[in-house]
Amino acid sequence: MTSIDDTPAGPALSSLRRARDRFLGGRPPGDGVPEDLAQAWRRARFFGVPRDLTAPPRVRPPVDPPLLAAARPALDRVAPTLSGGMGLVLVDSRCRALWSGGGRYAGTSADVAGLDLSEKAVGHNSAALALRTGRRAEVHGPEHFLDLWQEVSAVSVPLYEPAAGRPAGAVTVVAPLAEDRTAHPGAAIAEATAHAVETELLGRARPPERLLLDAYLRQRADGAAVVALDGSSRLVSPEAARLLSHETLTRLERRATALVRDADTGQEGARAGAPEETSGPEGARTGTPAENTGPEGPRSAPPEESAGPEGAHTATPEAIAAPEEFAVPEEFTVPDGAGLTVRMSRLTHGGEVIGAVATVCPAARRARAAERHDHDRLPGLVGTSRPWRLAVSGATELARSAEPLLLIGEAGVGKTALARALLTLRGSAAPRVVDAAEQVPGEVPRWCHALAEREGGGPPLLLRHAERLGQSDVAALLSLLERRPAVPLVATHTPGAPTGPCLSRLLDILSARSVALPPLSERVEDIPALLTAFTGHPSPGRPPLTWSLDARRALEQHTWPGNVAELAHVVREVAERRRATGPVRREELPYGLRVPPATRRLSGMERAERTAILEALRRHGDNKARAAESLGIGRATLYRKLRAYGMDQA
Ligand SMILES: Nc1ncnc2c1ncn2[C@@H]1O[C@H](COP(=O)(O)OP(=O)(O)OP(=O)(O)O)[C@@H](O)[C@H]1O
Repeated sequence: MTSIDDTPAGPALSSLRRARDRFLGGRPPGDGVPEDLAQAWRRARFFGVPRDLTAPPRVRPPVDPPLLAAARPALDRVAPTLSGGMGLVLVDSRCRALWSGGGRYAGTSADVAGLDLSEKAVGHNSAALALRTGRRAEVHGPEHFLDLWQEVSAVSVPLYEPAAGRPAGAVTVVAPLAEDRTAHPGAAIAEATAHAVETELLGRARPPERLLLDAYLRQRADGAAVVALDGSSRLVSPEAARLLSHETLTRLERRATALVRDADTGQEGARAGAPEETSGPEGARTGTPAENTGPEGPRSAPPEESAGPEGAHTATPEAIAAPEEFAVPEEFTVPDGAGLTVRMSRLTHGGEVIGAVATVCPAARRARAAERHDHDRLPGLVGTSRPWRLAVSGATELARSAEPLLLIGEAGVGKTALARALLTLRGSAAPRVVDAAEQVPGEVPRWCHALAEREGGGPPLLLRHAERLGQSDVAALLSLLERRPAVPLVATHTPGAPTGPCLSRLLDILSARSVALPPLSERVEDIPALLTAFTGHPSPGRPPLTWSLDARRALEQHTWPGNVAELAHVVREVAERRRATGPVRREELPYGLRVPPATRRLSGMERAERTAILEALRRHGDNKARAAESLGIGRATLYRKLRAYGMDQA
């Protein structure tokens, strides 16, 4: 949850209504619309959300979600106290509705369970926004994309898992729309409910055995043949027992033991051998603990069929030192198993590996998965998280035709890198790269002119930082697109700055072929692979960098305002500075990264102050005197504040 007190300021509802009508009528929404909102509408259009949905689409609801069990007491307590038609809704981290109660604006739980409230399904809404930004979010009437929600205001507060600090879902209070667009009347209720739910989640943080059982049951609910193991317990579904030999099960168990043990110690343990070729009829299995506590068997190189990305399964030294890479499931063939494969994923809790879950897939499914995987991979790019794969596959699909493409995202998310990779994949000549931020007079119009004159052939144009284009540049691009709508142009755009009418028009034209890239904070599971990519080529004479579990955890907890570019910078800085050997320790990270998250609840003001201090320390290379000076406070005050926020130990 969050306690940011940002009363929505913005255009009047009547002008937003007109802007929305213009936008839905195919025209630019106009000047007064905040860029974030215009972007959200464009994304909804890009996702093909029909504005006139009568209800959000339904997806399969999770079976007995632990979040709902934890939230239920608080929700049941709060819902009957709501007045003025207000309603309460709970969504999970994928924005699936789990529960609803209260007034007419919420509907009943039976109606809403499984409704998909993600942006892709229903466009802009407060729950999706809160989950995306990790902060309290309000969305009022016409800001919604759907006609359905034009008369409601909603405020959502994200919920965080107590141990891992990841988003677990969001609590939303829905109310009738107030024409004067004041702060949402349910904001305090949403905050208080979220606080109660998080407290309950903390109280329920369960022992690893329970988590293993939950993971097993979840997979079984999806109909999989599944084995869950943690080195001392083994849960085998009847389907898996039919398909796998005793020997295969034992080898899977060894692997799980190795994952838990290596992650526990954070040591540079060699990888355990992947399950090896086994065959023979598969007898019934029981859930006995395996004979697996002895030393590891001989460690073999992983099988060629490993489907891990970025060479994660080749036995390079840094790969060996990074068990976190197994966020990507390992995949093994079961020889003589009629083409069966086993996919094994680590089960983590609070950043710790507590076991592994293996599912058995038929060969055909595996082939499809491999095909999909290829589609998601691009030369030189790392990432297998769902948000990254979705963005990459969307962009790859669009890049099949040599028409303009717009890549949108925060600074440093990898827009330029993706643009280059897509052009390579397309077989284009190396692009002309023009950076609007460099503001070289006449450069953009010159290239536009060259492209307009050239029918086919020649290099494409990679235009970076479209948000920095001057008026004459935009005019040149608009006229180019008018003359050659299918011109080979890839542009990158970082939303945030106000956009004038001309640029808005350009972005509107390109928005039909645009893809939004996720910030790094939404794909922290890619950090281990990115670390490997960035440290894979150390300077001559130096061993490759490896990272202790504690350091990796600190990196995963950071908010990464500068995204992948910031991560690359941190890796470079650590590599240049360090004299020590062995895995990089948390204490070697820049100050802003190594401080643990706040241990007590901070007010909005305190949180802002803490962030400002961290940012100042980061900017000044951890030099406290310079950081204090840049903040306009004395050194003693800075030390006092560091103590007050529990940051003095870092
Ligand atoms: N998925 C990725 N795999 C490997 N490296 C990446 C990935 N994404 C980004 N990078 C690296 O991170 C750095 C920043 O990426 P890039 O310049 O593409 O970001 P950007 O979104 O275009 O940034 P900006 O908005 O500041 O122009 C580059 O060094 C790039 O090679």
